[in-house]
Amino acid sequence: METTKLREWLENGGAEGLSWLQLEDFPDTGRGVKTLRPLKSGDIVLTIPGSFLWTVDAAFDDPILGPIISSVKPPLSVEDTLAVFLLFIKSRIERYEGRQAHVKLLPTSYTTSVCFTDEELEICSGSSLYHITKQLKQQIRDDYLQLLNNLFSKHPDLFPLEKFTQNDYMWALCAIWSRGMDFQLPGKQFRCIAPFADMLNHSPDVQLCHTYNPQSDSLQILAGKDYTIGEQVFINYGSVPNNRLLRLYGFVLPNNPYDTYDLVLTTHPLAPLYAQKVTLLESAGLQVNATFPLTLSDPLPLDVLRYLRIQRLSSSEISTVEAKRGARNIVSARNEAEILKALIEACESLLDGFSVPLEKLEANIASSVYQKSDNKWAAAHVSIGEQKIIKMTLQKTRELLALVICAQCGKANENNKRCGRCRRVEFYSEILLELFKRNYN
Ligand SMILES: C[S@@+](CC[C@H](N)C(=O)[O-])C[C@H]1O[C@@H](n2cnc3c(N)ncnc32)[C@H](O)[C@@H]1O
Repeated sequence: METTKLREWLENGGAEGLSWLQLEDFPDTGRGVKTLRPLKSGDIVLTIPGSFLWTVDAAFDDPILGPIISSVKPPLSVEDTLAVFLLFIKSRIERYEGRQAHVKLLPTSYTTSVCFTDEELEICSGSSLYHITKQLKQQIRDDYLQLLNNLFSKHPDLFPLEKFTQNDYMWALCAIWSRGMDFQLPGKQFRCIAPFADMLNHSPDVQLCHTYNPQSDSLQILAGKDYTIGEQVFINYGSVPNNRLLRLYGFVLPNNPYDTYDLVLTTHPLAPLYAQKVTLLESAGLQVNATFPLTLSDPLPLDVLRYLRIQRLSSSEISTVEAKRGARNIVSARNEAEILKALIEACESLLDGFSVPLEKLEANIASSVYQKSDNKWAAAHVSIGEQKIIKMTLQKTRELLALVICAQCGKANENNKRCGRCRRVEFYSEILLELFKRNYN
């Protein structure tokens, strides 16, 4: 019923491609779109004219809502404008039939991490998702209160409070996070939700295939691969790690190759030689408060080592670091041993911070303690992804440390061959030396 209304509204306004597409429930992804004709990669599958998109401009152009939201001080954020727009249309009794048909087709509940119970979220305690979700929940409470004070309570006729509760606001945010598309055009950047195109699920196996065409002011979906009749059509939401997938979209992909752990490094302003170190960091292209994505393919990025080398320079070493090269190579064995030991300690403490260790999570998944597709299962996959990366970082750091300290007496070694202190042990095997060259040149 609502699907027919939505189709008619879109087709009457110039949308193309809908007659070959059908909404259907699929076992792994839930509701999605299937094609009723074969498609070749690159074919135009769907065209939605710009006037149908949910955008900030459309909200401001609305004759009833526009004048009210444009007078709010401080101005609403993009997300809040879209959230208010969605809830406003949802609450209307008359007019807006087309947009209302779309809103009625939106999911009534979400599985994004802010919707998790404390018990579900606890499964991934220690992960970056856990901390961000806790912050987000607080942010949602704060932002809702601000909307209540600055907008909803001032216009109760337009925003009846029973339809603009904190839960309604969270529902709207989840709709925007999980269905919004971002486009960057010359001189213009915008976020939109595109009716019907927002029914397309994600597959990492198709090319990026959603675009906005500024000439025709329309959103287009192209086929990201060849399809046969009856297949589900996908778009690609991007190279998104599981912690982000669960936060924004409410699902995870097991063994996601894009998983990351964001390592945050900072230096205290009271640290010795702080000003000189900040200058060196900046000339090395690094910020003093920096986030480094650790990934499965690069668990120990060179920039992490560069940052730490500069952070731990002694007063006699600081003049030896060339600003331009920015500590690309070892500064001294002492410095190197110190940064690697610090990183090992940091990784060990990060791993200790996960409430459920990797092995236990894997066992719980294997024995179906966490059922596929429930929130605990998804949280477990996020935690597993992050813990695997940190373990790889730890392993790699330990291997590097073995190259700079003497296995016999533990002293940092300057000549790579024989320990300067005990003079007895030749401790670099050929394999380690090879690894050393690969990582340090
Ligand atoms: C843009 S909407 C797609 C349509 C959505 N399935 C619906 O019924 O409205 C994005 C949402 O679809 C679901 N989804 C998309 N791709 C998925 C996938 N590969 N696996 C599981 N769920 C997926 C998630 O719930 C996500 O938040």
